[in-house]
Amino acid sequence: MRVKICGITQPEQSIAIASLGATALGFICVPTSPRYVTIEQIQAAVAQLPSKIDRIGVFANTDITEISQTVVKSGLTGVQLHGDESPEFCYQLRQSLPQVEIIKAMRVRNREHLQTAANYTKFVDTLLLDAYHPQQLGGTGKTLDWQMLQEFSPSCPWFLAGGLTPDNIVDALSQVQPNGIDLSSGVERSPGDKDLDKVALLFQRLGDR
Ligand SMILES: O=C(O)c1ccccc1N[C@@H]1O[C@H](COP(=O)(O)O)[C@@H](O)[C@H]1O
Repeated sequence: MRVKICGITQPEQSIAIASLGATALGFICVPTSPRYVTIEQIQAAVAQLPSKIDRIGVFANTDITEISQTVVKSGLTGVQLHGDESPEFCYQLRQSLPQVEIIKAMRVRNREHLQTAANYTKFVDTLLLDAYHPQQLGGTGKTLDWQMLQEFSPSCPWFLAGGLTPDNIVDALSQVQPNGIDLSSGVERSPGDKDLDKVALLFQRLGDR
């Protein structure tokens, strides 16, 4: 299973988290986030990473030119769209960045909203389900109703996100079977400062999954 640890700000933590077993690291390119990193910070954080580790930039309602420039300058391998981007926007982004993984995050409000995920599957590589929060875009620590996701079976791979921690991950994965998981605040000491003990505990609890 893919395991993405998001909201990395420090190069040493980037290497350590990859060594512990993460398959992808996420970098927040949303200026209003306390986990925001500049292109220079991303360059420093990915410089020593093994090439097999995916480097995902998280954007929200950013224009295609800015996303493309950030991807090229930072050496990102994927883009996570965490705002209100339309399927048409995802299609246009794919034309600009054909080699880059496009992940569309859905901040799921309810069962009906979940059904709109189907509108994206033709235009993205991967979906990501996060919990809805009225004031914040992401990194909220809020969990989804996992039971509501039991029937979720899109025609593309998907990540489960939203308030996952080493303490609830086994329970979450006993209810849903995503292709990957994404954690941020659940493995932190404070926004952007990851707790390596919590990351190690996460991989211990995941075992051979
Ligand atoms: O982490 C942020 O600050 C952030 C800001 C803007 C958009 C997305 C953000 N993070 C994403 O939020 C989810 C869930 O985070 P958490 O585990 O509940 O803390 C994750 O996909 C992050 O990529």
